[in-house]
Amino acid sequence: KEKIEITKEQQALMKIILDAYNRHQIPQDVAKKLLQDQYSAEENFLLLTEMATSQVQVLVEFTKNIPGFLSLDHEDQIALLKGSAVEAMFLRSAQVFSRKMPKGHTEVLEARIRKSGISEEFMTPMFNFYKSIGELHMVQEEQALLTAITILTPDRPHVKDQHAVERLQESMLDVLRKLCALQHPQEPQYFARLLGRLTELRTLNHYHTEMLTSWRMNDHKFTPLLCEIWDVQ
Ligand SMILES: O=C(NC1CCCCC1)[C@H](C1CCCCC1)n1c(-c2ccc(CO)cc2)nc2ccccc21
Repeated sequence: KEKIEITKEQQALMKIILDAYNRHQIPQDVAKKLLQDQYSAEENFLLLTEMATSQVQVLVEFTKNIPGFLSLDHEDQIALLKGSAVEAMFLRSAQVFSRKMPKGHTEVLEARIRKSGISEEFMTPMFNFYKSIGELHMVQEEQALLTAITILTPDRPHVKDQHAVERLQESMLDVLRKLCALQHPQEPQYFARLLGRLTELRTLNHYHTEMLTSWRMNDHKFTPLLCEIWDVQ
């Protein structure tokens, strides 16, 4: 049984990523709002654009704390943020959805999301993803590292120096692999399952623009930041 050991610098890296991840939480709690009241499709759409706008700002702050990120080519930094913003939003949404809640609250939250204005055809892939994330029972460190790994995906559109991004992502993957082995010793395939979620996340990327434009309302308004990041309007 080979001894898995997280080195001192890997521990420092994990602490930086976790602190950044916790420091940059979403200000209001969208789940609490959704559990409180039933909103119209228009109000839900507005809530989504507000939450997503603040999440992008939070994502930028988190990303700036990823060691090495600010040393990347500046245009590549933008390409990585733009390329991962939707996936980071769904990853965060999944974490919000699968958070431990009082009995019956998750069912109410799911019902509210199902009636929020999103077209029916996207419900299955979206909730399948949320539930598969929930089944992993990730610890905070794993969630933070998985978000950093998603951002540091070398093959995003317009990334010039893919090797520089690969090197950063690899060091995150190595820490996550060791962490999974230590946190889930009975589940040797746990790390592979985690990475499998990133593949599922990419499929949600393709649905996203259509989910927005098919939201049951006319005249979908977006913030300037979302127009930049989401390729809409
Ligand atoms: O606000 C939200 N998500 C935010 C985003 C930023 C990071 C925190 C979560 C929205 C809700 C907005 C209001 C109508 C109900 C969905 N949401 C979605 C979601 C996100 C995007 C789309 C289309 O692209 C469809 C659904 N999944 C959720 C799972 C749990 C709790 C909220 C969730």
